Amino acid sequence: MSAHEVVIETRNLTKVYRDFWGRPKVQALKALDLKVYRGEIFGLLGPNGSGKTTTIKLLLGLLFPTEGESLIFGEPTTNVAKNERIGYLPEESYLYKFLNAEETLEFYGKLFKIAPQERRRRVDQLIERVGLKAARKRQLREYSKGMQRRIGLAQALINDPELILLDEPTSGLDPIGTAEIKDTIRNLRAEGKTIVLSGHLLADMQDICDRIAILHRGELREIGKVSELLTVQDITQFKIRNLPEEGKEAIREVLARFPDASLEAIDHPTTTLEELFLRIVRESEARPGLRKIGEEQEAAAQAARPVLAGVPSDNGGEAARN
Ligand SMILES: Nc1ncnc2c1ncn2[C@@H]1O[C@H](COP(=O)(O)OP(=O)(O)OP(=O)(O)O)[C@@H](O)[C@H]1O
Repeated sequence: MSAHEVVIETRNLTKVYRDFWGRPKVQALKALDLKVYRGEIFGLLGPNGSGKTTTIKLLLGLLFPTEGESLIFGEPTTNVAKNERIGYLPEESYLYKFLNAEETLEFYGKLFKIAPQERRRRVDQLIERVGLKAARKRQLREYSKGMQRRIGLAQALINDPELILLDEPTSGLDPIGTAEIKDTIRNLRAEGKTIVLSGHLLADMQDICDRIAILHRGELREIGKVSELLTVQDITQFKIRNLPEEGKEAIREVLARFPDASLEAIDHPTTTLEELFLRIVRESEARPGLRKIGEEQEAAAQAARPVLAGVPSDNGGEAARN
């Protein structure tokens, strides 16, 4: 198996949904040409209704194309035998509400004719992997949205697939659940699997995808490596620790020698809200109780105190610290 082995290929893939009388109603996908390679995480991005789910369903052979073709493992997608090597998490999982997690995975394991001993091993491993150990005996009707997403993912992995198609895998998940699912997806890539996922949460897609395709109204508008697509080529950024004021002045003097160069900003890097949120929640889980105020925040609170002096607070002046 070569790293550049093509796992998915679509050529001029087109889908027109028709109405009850067979008249064209919606052109959901227009002449899509793309290739997905073994071992990559490939993201299908686009606003609502841009054709992501339609593409995934065409790849699975659940829909027939109006024009063009798609191949998976070199076979036409209409050949259902290839589905044994594919895992699929639909946008909404239709699982049996009266089965618990264990029974659900057992059921799907039997559908794939996995031998009993191996089946039990996979069920245990997957329940652990998606973080449902404590809820393994609870019926799915009691599951929250996020838990349903997790069991859906476990079900998609029961046949140990080489290619995994995930339609909005993080929808309904909180930031912790999202981070866990993203880790699971990265681990699957490390095991050599190919993953195609759809979504419109840009920060999540940016985090995990190696390459993305952006669809809009059924048309491919952009495709490429995330790292390349997000690099702003005409901006050069320096990150310098402990630069004194004179240093900044010296940089400005050097820049003055290049009339075409304009200084856009001298500032401090930012983190994302997601990173901040995850760090705070994880720190709080590791050290339950009152969050210890950081030194800088303490200093900021001290500095703010004269301004707050005279403002009555209902806890004896502690308000500024919390
Ligand atoms: N069965 C259907 N019959 C008619 N039109 C459909 C059908 N399924 C999807 N469409 C239309 O095809 C277009 C693409 O839909 P699709 O579900 O592929 O988009 P999507 O990118 O997955 O959207 P979302 O982000 O909302 O899940 C939309 O205009 C949608 O209304």
